Amino acid sequence: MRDLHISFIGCGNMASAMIHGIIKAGKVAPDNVMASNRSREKLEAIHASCDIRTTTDNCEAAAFADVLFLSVKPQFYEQVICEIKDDIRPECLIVSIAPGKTLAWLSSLLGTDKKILRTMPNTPAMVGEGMMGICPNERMTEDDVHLLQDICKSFSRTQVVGEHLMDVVTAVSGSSPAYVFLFIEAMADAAVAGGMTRSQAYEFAAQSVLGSAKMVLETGKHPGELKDMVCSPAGTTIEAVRVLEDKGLRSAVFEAMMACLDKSKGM
Ligand SMILES: NC(=O)C1=CN([C@@H]2O[C@H](COP(=O)(O)OP(=O)(O)OC[C@H]3O[C@@H](n4cnc5c(N)ncnc54)[C@H](OP(=O)(O)O)[C@@H]3O)[C@@H](O)[C@H]2O)C=CC1
Ligand SMILES: O=C(O)[C@@H]1CCC=N1
Repeated sequence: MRDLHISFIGCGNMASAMIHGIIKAGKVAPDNVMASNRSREKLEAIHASCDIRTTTDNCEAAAFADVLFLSVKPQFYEQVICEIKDDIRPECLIVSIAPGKTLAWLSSLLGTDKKILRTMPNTPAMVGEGMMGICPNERMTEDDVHLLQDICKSFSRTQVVGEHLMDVVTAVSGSSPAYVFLFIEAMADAAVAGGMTRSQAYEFAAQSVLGSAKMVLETGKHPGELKDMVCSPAGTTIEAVRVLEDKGLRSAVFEAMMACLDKSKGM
């Protein structure tokens, strides 16, 4: 267990997923974690589940932190940074989780002397299966990056990427759980149409997505090869694949991700 103070400014979906992971993994004691939030309700919930410190004073959370996660929506970043910047400790590792906020933009507000990590997590962090792209500024040392990776390992895989790829990370992992949930929901709707109950349909659809994702990660085989292994000659699967190709599934995913990437760049 590390003797390190970790703060979160904004205690919504992403912060609460990360806090649960950190506490569950025993990375630091609950007393070493502080969350601040505009309203009290979410603070009461996180205090009840994780027993961490809470406050509605963002400056108190900033002053407490060796590692500071900025976990408000992007449109509140500037206001929050201006509010807390004089309370941030000089050696604090500041973690941005917002799309589109570049290291140059962050350090122009926080100060060029500050250690800043631009990241993009995703909500599967809630079940310890997140994927996170991370990009340190030049003030962060290798040890700082390893420390952050060790903390984030409690809820996510991490990979250091060049900043030019951070908007791609938003499209391929930050936002992509939403596309996958749509896909699962659509499969479940069809399964219900075929006679399954809702709960049965979600279990069959979601476990199939989970298992398929694991096959990609663990076999190292090309997704096309894995797809071919399911398609028997003159069988059932190739009929479904034919319809998906005809309806433009690949192109829809491609176009959706390019729209997501463009939006992230513009933020
Ligand atoms: N959700 C996702 O899938 C992902 C989100 N992100 C990024 O993570 C960040 C947080 O997103 P998410 O957790 O989904 O958003 P939420 O809306 O769930 O959480 C944001 C929290 O910030 C609080 N807040 C707003 N303004 C202030 C303020 N001035 N001071 C203190 N707290 C404030 C809100 O309080 P209140 O309760 O009063 O509304 C809310 O609880 C965003 O930048 C988002 O882009 C990144 C990757 C994935
Ligand atoms: O939709 C959004 O803007 C955020 C960033 C990635 C996921 N959710």
